[in-house]
Amino acid sequence: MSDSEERPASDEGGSESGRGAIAAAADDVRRPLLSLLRDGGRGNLRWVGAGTVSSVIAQFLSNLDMFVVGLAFDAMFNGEGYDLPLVPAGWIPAEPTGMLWFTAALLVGLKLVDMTFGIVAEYSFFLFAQRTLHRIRVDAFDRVQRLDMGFFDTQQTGEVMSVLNNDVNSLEQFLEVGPNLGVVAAAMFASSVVYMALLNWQLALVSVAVAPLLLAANVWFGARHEARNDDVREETGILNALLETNISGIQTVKAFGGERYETERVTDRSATHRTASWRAHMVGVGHQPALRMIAGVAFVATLFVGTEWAIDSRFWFLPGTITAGELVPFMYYTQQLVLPVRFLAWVTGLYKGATASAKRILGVQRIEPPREDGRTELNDPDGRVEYDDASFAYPGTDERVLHDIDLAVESGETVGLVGETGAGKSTLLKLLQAYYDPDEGSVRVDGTDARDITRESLRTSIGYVAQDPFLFTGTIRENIAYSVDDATDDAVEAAAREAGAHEFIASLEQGYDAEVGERGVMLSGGQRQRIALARVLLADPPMFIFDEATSHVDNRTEVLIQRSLDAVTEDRTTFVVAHRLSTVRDADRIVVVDDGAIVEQGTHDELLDLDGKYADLWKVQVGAVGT
Ligand SMILES: Nc1ncnc2c1ncn2[C@@H]1O[C@H](COP(=O)(O)OP(=O)(O)OP(=O)(O)O)[C@@H](O)[C@H]1O
Repeated sequence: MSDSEERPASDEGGSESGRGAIAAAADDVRRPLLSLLRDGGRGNLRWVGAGTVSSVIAQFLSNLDMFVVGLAFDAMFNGEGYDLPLVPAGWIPAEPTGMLWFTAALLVGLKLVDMTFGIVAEYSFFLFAQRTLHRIRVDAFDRVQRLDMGFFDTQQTGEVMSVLNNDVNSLEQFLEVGPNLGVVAAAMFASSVVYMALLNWQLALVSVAVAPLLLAANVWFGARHEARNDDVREETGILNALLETNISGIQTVKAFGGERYETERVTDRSATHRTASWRAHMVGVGHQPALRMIAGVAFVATLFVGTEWAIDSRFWFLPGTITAGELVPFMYYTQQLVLPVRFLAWVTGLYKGATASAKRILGVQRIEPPREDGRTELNDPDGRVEYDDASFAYPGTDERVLHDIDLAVESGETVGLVGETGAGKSTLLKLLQAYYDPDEGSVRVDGTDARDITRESLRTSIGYVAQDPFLFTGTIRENIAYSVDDATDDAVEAAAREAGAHEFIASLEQGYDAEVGERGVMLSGGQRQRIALARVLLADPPMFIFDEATSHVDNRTEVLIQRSLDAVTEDRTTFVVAHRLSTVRDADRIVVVDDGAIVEQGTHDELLDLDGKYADLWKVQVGAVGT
């Protein structure tokens, strides 16, 4: 294939646009993060309280050391009084060496207490984060699982996965760091200001004058960084979607010799991503130095004013004096003002990401709530099925794919459904399993409308095998025993024999304990179908749906499977969809579906005699006529 040739564009922006749809469902929530945390954090908010109090105490204690050092210096070198709040005067030695020992012991004591509160703060915030996340993750997953099939028709599963995975992770990043760091930043800033004011409030005003500048610079850089980061995120989404579609479609890429073309596409996209990242990084490069520069100016100003003041015992209009012991901690606290602002920038970034993620998680919770479940339990039904004038169009479409379906199936009957591709056979059976409700008319099981039956009891009453069945990661045994607790090995093997699967399973090195899928044995389409068949046979439901369930199996094996299935399905209502007409030839009744309507029904012989649609299909298959 030439590189210039047109190829259909992959859904490059798919994930982004899907996220938009999910986020749109929570558009009216004003504070999504708060709303999510209020619900998810129920019962654990006290840990935020404990964490906040501990963190504030830890920061005030941590910053107290320079305050004490300043007082000690003045007492030891300048002969000033060594008065410490809350410490009885009698405890403090009068001579310098004693003061030094006392100060050292006091600082060690302070650090120990500070450390203890720091640990309590970390523990409390972490506990809150993990418990809350656990609840949010499980809750979001549970809601997604319960959504109607209509939701999964319109949303790509990748998009839902992205919410459950990426968005929950971004929430985790924020929760693990954000609240604690936010409190640390605020307490660090407040304690520096308080200690400076206690030392000399006038000079404190000089140092703190820089704070609005620091904040303004932070906001300016933050806003520019955010805008450019948005570009990076968008580019990352596009690049990931491209990589994902290419790798999952690798066989098609190779079949068309498209490797070079795909690499070129990824190269272009990756270059755009690199440019966006570079632009975002360049803002970041200036951010920290700018903050340090502003703090540096404040540092020099404080040094200048303070030192002049100490030398002249007055500065400009400021009366009184300042000692070296006061000035040194001052310089330290002035430097300390930068750190909280940097922390704040970090927390703000995480907060913004988490807010967008919270919106999408709430979106998943709110989008298209599932239809109300029925209330009638279906207990071991006889299996009478009636379609009564049922018509149906898929949600979000206008086109009816089923029209006025009337069909009455007796208990124990085996019905073959045939018809051209897209005729509506699978859709007809989806109504029976209540994945969708008919727009008009009804589907009844044992006389009860499928809408009124609890979905769980309805679906567990029907053993369903699809054309391309899904096997879970795990062993073959686990897959066969999926819906049966405590299935014995003998029962698993018996089901596998009935499904014609035992022979090939036994030939595997690890037999029933062989792992399926990426980490284990690779199975052919027919082998997967037989395992899926064994899975429903073991579940032993009162009704069956086989939707092209043996289409990948060779003719000889199908005949063998058919024989054992005949015995199993003899007394159970069974629907068999098949393109290979020999599969349904012996059915009690064959129903021919064409363009969403039932056009013929009867036994194989009756339909051949009718010489209509079925007879045409049959002739084509036995080679009596060309297509
Ligand atoms: N989820 C969906 N959303 C919208 N339309 C759908 C959906 N699934 C199927 N259809 C449409 O409904 C019609 C009937 O599809 P259905 O799968 O029931 O046909 P079928 O007879 O089982 O075909 P096949 O033999 O190829 O499996 C088709 O036109 C199909 O495009």
